Amino acid sequence: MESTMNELGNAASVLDIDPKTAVGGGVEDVYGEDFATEDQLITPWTVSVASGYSLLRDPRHNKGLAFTEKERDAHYLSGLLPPVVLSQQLQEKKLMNSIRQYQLPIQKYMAMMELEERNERLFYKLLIDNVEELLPVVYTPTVGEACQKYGSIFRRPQGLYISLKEKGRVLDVLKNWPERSIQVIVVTDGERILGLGDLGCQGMGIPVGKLSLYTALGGIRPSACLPITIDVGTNNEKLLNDEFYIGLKQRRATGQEYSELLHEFMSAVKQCYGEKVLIQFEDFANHNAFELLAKYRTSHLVFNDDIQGTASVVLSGVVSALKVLGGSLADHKFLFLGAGEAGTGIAELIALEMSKRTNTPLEECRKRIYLVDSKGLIVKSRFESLQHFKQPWAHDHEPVKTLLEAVNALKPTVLIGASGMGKTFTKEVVEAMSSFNERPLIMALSNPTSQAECTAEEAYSWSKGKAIFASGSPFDPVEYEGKVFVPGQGNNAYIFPGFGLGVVMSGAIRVHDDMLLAASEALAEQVTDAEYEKGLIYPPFSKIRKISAEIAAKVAAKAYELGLASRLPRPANLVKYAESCMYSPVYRNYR
Ligand SMILES: NC(=O)C1=CN([C@@H]2O[C@H](COP(=O)(O)OP(=O)(O)OC[C@H]3O[C@@H](n4cnc5c(N)ncnc54)[C@H](OP(=O)(O)O)[C@@H]3O)[C@@H](O)[C@H]2O)C=CC1
Ligand SMILES: CC(=O)C(=O)O
Ligand SMILES: [Mg+2]
Repeated sequence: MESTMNELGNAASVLDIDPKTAVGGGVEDVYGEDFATEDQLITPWTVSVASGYSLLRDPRHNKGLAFTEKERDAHYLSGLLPPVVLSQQLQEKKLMNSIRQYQLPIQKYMAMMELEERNERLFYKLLIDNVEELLPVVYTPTVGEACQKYGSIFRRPQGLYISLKEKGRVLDVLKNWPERSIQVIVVTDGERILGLGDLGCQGMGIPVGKLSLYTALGGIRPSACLPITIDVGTNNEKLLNDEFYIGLKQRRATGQEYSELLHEFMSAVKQCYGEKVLIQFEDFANHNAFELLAKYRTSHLVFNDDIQGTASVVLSGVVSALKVLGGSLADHKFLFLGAGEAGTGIAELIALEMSKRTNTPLEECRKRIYLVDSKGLIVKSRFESLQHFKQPWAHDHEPVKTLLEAVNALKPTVLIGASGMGKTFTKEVVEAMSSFNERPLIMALSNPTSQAECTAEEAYSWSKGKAIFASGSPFDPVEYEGKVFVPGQGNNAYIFPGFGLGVVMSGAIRVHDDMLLAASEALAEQVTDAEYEKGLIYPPFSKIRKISAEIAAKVAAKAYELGLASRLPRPANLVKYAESCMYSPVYRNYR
């Protein structure tokens, strides 16, 4: 210390300043921060005094102008805020007014992120009360643009970055996160961000967005949510050449290097947070996604949202649509564009449900389902060259090159797009679907909006109002020949928040396919007759908290039935229990 003071003294005398009263304003430089040369180490002290300033800067507890007079007195806030006291409702109204004034969705996104950093409860109050308006802002499609620009949007840590540089000390990195009671982790490696491809480290926007939905839609406490991005490099040339890129500037690690980091991560999570933290894999490329799920599903509580969550939501939409289409699941023929995580995941769950309903072997049920990938229809003659997850779908059929030819050859009743490739459901494809179906079910699931296989407007006008349509990203209602058509949103956001709540509240130790079927059934049951009449196959997102409680209850019930639940005794009324577990963003009163 003495030598530091001497050095300081020397530095000060060189500058001809009294070290005791130095730095414009006469504040003593106790910690040597101002006089230290650039290469001297300093300690980042933060001084704690009896002032409410830090309370105002703490997003978890800050209430801004809603602090009451009594709270302002008790917590040293007097003078730090203007005199007015606003209710949370008025704060909400004011913020919604200001968010609505932004023209660009990305500006609204940034305003929401700033709010979350400033006042967490108000952020969630806005999101819950205005879910249909704000979901497209914090989630798809805007979150896609946010990821593309994440480098310049990054302000403060919203989650953990675990890069190859941390190999060997991942546990220490996890310990840097300020919360200990973690219940849900959403993790990505950024290689398949929506339908936008490899965005490397900038994929962080996805776990952040997904977890904000875990809280807003599923009621998981924000402090129990941990977004993580694993950075193993990127193969995106644009990012590699961008001087402002925030991630590792190297090509993606693969093979042993990749799996060792992932394994260290999976082990460290268990060590740090215990067995019962739900790890949701999100937006990994399919060559890793299937393998990771298969490897860890028997040892960890894992769930792949793109494979399993999507499957559950789409099966639910198809089952709902049967009310309009008629027939049973097994009476329909399914054609997919896209045979990756989403495509084959959905296909497998539909086949499983069909098999259970009809008591028919799974292999037989798979024969009602066809998939087209970038090389054409998946058929037997391609078997040897197919990735393992496509092989169960290699049916006896002559090779078919294009989607249109496949539609004409197979005459499916249901067409599902999960290709990540926009504009692939052409006018000819939709017209063909409508020529042999009274009511074709068309789902354009790819995100964000730019990657949707077709728009709602195209689906309704090209089918002359016959199509039942749902899309991954939202579309506005469409007026066609004097009738208003309301498109549904077939997005896993309906499922994962309630699913996660069910897993957490029952203390489930593993995810079982029957729990996905239970979630799917719970969602389908929430569509009312009035909604069916409007052509909807999903209930509106405005009811999502109630829907999530129903999903959670069914998922938990299944976990108890399968002997996978560890929270005992089982609550008698699981819906009520789910509701009682849900986080509410209403302000708390401070003593
Ligand atoms: N609505 C929702 O809730 C969800 C939507 N999605 C969306 O689905 C899309 C795909 O995701 P995912 O399955 O994980 O991605 P994958 O990369 O695993 O799969 C994409 C599939 O699409 C195929 N494909 C790509 N281009 C074409 C083309 N021009 N014609 C025919 N097939 C094509 C690929 O073929 P090949 O195998 O030959 O390369 C591959 O089989 C993304 O846009 C994603 O946003 C995903 C999850 C949930
Ligand atoms: C919705 C989603 O998970 C996706 O598009 O990847
Ligand atoms: Mg995803």
